Amino acid sequence: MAKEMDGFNFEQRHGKARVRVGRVWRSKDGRRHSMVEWNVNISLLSNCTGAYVRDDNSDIVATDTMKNTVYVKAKECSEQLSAEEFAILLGKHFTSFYPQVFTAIVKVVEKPWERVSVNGQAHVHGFKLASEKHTAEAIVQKSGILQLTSGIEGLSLLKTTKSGFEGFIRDKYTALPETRERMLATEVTASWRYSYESVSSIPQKPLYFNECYLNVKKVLADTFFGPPDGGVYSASVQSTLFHMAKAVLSRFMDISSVQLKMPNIHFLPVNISSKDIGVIVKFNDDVYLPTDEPHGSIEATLSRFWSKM
Ligand SMILES: O=c1[nH]c(=O)c2[nH]c(=O)[nH]c2[nH]1
Repeated sequence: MAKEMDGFNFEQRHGKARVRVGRVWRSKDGRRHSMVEWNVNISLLSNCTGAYVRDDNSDIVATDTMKNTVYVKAKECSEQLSAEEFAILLGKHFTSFYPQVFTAIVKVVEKPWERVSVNGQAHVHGFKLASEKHTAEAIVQKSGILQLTSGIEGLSLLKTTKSGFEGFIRDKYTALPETRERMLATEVTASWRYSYESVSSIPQKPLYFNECYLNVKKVLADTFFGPPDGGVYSASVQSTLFHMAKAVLSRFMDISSVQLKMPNIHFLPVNISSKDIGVIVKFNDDVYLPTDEPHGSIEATLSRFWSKM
């Protein structure tokens, strides 16, 4: 909230960034363990302008206290919970415990530790790191109003065919040939807003948001690839992105909008020829030069009409 100060507009917030916490839960007999590793970012909107303009820190929640709160709350959670639930729990704490705090923005990034299988059997306490991360952000108001967003960071997807790009603008600077046969590779960053509008209206089913996360990830990947036996043709990254976003909104009625960022990560055709021998390597949709940069940058947000995102 902007405040008028000495004839200026003033906005401030403070918080603690990158608080890392690991939490292990043990079954009653102690044998089966579950675990999470979270990176928590807290930002509080509060009435503490005195600290900025009058050297008065009496309304400041110390960022060190915020950090400690993450560990205390993690300890107090006796059952495994989702990143979303932990973000909401922290947001509720900061907005209800401190009269000065009117909004808490809590972001949690979960490292993808997955239970390992040994000889086809789920291990009781062994985990390995996968690649894409689960993100959650809760914006909690003192009144209990909630904005809840979840996401995926770093979901790398690639298909070796059924992708093309034709019919785009051609001008004197255009060198790219049209094609109906190319590699399509991307690293999806997704975020989706849930329609729950208050902390009291979120589903109470244990680990509900973890289930949603896995389901959304599956719908995104399945739509990108198409059926296993033949895939689906992609006319552009833009078209595939739109189909992926639409599939999410059609399947999950408690999601009101979805944002997808899908860089077009290029695999360049390799052709080599020499003056003496002539053609050494002729590209036949087989040998590529993988690249990181530059990459196409394609992003869009799809929302229901009544969405508040
Ligand atoms: O799917 C694509 N979308 C683009 O906008 C674009 N631009 C480009 O050079 N190649 C591609 N591919």
